[in-house]
Amino acid sequence: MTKSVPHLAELPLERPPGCPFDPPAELASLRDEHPLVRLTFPDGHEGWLATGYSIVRSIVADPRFSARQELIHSPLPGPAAMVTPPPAAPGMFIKMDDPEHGRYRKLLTGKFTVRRMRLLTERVEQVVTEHLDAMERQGSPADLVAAFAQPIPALMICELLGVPYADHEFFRRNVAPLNKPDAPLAEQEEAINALGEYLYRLIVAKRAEPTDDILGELVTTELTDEELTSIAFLLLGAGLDTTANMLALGTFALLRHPDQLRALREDPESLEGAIEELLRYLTIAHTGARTALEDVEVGGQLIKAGQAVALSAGAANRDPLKFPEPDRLDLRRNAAGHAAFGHGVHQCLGQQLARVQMKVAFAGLLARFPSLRLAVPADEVPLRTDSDIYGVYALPVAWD
Ligand code: HEM
Repeated sequence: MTKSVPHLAELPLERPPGCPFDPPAELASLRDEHPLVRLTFPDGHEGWLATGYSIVRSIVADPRFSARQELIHSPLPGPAAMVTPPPAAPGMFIKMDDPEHGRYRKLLTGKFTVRRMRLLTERVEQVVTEHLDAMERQGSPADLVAAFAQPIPALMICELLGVPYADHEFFRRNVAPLNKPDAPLAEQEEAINALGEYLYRLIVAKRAEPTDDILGELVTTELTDEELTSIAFLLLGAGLDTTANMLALGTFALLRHPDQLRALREDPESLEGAIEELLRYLTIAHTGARTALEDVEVGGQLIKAGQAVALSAGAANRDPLKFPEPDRLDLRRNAAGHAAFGHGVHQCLGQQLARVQMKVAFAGLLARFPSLRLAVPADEVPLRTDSDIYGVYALPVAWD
């Protein structure tokens, strides 16, 4: 039954030169021949790497695989594998299995529904307009990350949760090392402690005086201060860096595909579908992991109890068995079913929030600056190759 498959000594992370939007070429060639291969993890653990769309999806949908923090071996190099949740907190529900995970998720699902997020549209429009106004006032050229992509999702998640936006520099500084697998462990721990303490104090204050926001609503539930600190930590961390990178990397991709951009400008109604295709094509949360709780046969291979599987969502979203001509950005294709928000019980809780923000932000940006272009050669755009959320650190843009 188990046929012999390649064994990688490390996870390929290097993207093809000159193709900042493509996953590492080695992943693509592996996927087409061997969608599940052996992989030695940076901590020496002998596990697996899944790159095929249907295998990645089946593993994350299978309760015989665990997302539990203490079982996970990180496929990414550096200390990120060892990062623990805030002190005294019970851990984050993204790293828990059901039924424990489901208990937290149930308390939050109603706060992130399509309906609730659509109600936010007007406020997102206001925030986007203010940032476009400021960008225009400051004049061309500008860094789209600092002026637009980064602050808009930060402001929105702060308002939703009820976290003072005035402190956003503090969050940004402390969330940054947590997404960088290579950041020194001491720096990561310091950031976790600082954020944990800050959020714990905020929760205690909200309990004394409840506010009209998500954390303010949650203090009235059965959740303890420690549980709420963990939830706030996860939501803030997930809300700050993800949509921001989709906005910046998405704009970069559009500017590098002028025909696609032109067609999108001519048909603004196609924006919703275009965003799904950008999510698929760019897959900024590129690699996750799960651990087998028992022996499981997958794709003709036996994954043994205790073995971890690295999951390349980036490779899965370029699987030709699911998406014809997968390496082509085609804003008109039906990209539904992509794995950019994950799949199964941990599928992204914030996806509707992210979609509303992307829709309003891309629409506003394209309408405001019809002549938007890169202000530097494409190969000078600094890429987030050292982060587990891919994107760009800056995007210098110009307009007339
Ligand atoms: C374009 C932007 C985003 C992308 C690409 C993204 C991607 C993902 C992915 C791939 C997962 C699944 C992780 C796994 O299975 O291990 C996930 C989970 C999650 N995301 Fe997002 N995300 C985005 C925006 C957001 C935002 C704005 C929030 C803010 C609320 C958020 C909150 C969460 C939470 C709480 C989970 C854990 C869900 C659970 O474990 O049940 N995400 N996200």
